[in-house]
Amino acid sequence: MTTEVFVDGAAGTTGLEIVTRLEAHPHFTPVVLDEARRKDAEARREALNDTPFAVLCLPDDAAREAVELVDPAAKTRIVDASSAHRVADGWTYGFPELIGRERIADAARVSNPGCYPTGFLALVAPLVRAGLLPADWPFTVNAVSGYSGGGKALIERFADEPDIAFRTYGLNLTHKHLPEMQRHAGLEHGVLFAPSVVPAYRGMLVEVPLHLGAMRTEPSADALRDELARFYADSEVVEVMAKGDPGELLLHRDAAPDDGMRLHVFGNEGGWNARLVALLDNLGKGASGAAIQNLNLMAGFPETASLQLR
Ligand SMILES: NC(=O)C1=CN([C@@H]2O[C@H](COP(=O)(O)OP(=O)(O)OC[C@H]3O[C@@H](n4cnc5c(N)ncnc54)[C@H](OP(=O)(O)O)[C@@H]3O)[C@@H](O)[C@H]2O)C=CC1
Ligand SMILES: CC(=O)N[C@@H](CCC(=O)OP(=O)(O)O)C(=O)O
Repeated sequence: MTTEVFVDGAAGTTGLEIVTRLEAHPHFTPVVLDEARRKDAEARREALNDTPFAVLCLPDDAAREAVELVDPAAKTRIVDASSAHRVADGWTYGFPELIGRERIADAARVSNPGCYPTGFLALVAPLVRAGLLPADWPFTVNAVSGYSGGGKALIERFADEPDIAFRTYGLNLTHKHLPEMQRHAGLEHGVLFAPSVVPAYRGMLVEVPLHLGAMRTEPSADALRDELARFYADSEVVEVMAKGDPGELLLHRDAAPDDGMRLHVFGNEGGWNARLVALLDNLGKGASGAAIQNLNLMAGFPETASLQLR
């Protein structure tokens, strides 16, 4: 017998990828509403209350509405892929490597991390915790995403405007991911976030450039890499790459789905500068893969069951 998971928003970009992973899962079965009923509040209420697990792959307002549709007496456990509950009381932040697998296993409400914050937090949170990076440092995050990161609307736009070669945005310096990055990295100040999009469907590069020599902690790039390697030693999902200069890091236009994440630390000769870089799939560890990893932990299944790891 398998365990049912209601996928609310299954026709969307993240929802479709979650359904694919659940269909291939040995212990879960996806429950999906047909086209005529997928936005019908009563049909959704029924599914949300009658299945042991639900994943919300919806815009923030619809995700909040879905939570309200759940009867407080119902036993449904929820993973929310939206940004509605990432710094909300009563929700567990669904980043098992940072928060602890036991806390996810015990949680009734899990908020999946955002795609960009997944890269940023993977790099910075363990190093702040270890005291190697100061919590009051003014961090900058430069990031590049595939256009599926903007869901159906951005996918359509990149299809309609094939001449777009690069798009930077967030130019008003307010982005929905800022509170999440600050809170879960334990920072005293908000980060300066510069996101952008390239004409690749999926994939993401998140970079944190650092002036190590200007920090009172004066960490070396090697010390940062060693700490990350120690921190993720037991992870099958996050890999810390060995010291070395690959010359370049690439995103590919037609990359295959990937639920893993690779972390790099590059440092210059004098030790003053470092570039921390996370490579991930916005639809993998950045969304759908993370949702499956959390569901696995919540249901007591092997953490990486049905994940697409290279
Ligand atoms: N794309 C990504 O890389 C990532 C996305 N996320 C998050 O996942 C969530 C979904 O994003 P994404 O899949 O990209 O977005 P999409 O726009 O591709 O999909 C959203 C889906 O939700 C449906 N929907 C909207 N309102 C309702 C409603 N009231 N009831 C039922 N269904 C509804 C939409 O319907 P319709 O098809 O009719 O528009 C659509 O199918 C967002 O909150 C986003 O922040 C998180 C991490 C990464
Ligand atoms: C390229 C692009 O538009 N990306 C989205 C972030 C992805 C998203 O909407 O989802 P999460 O917040 O759940 O990660 C944005 O910048 O708003």
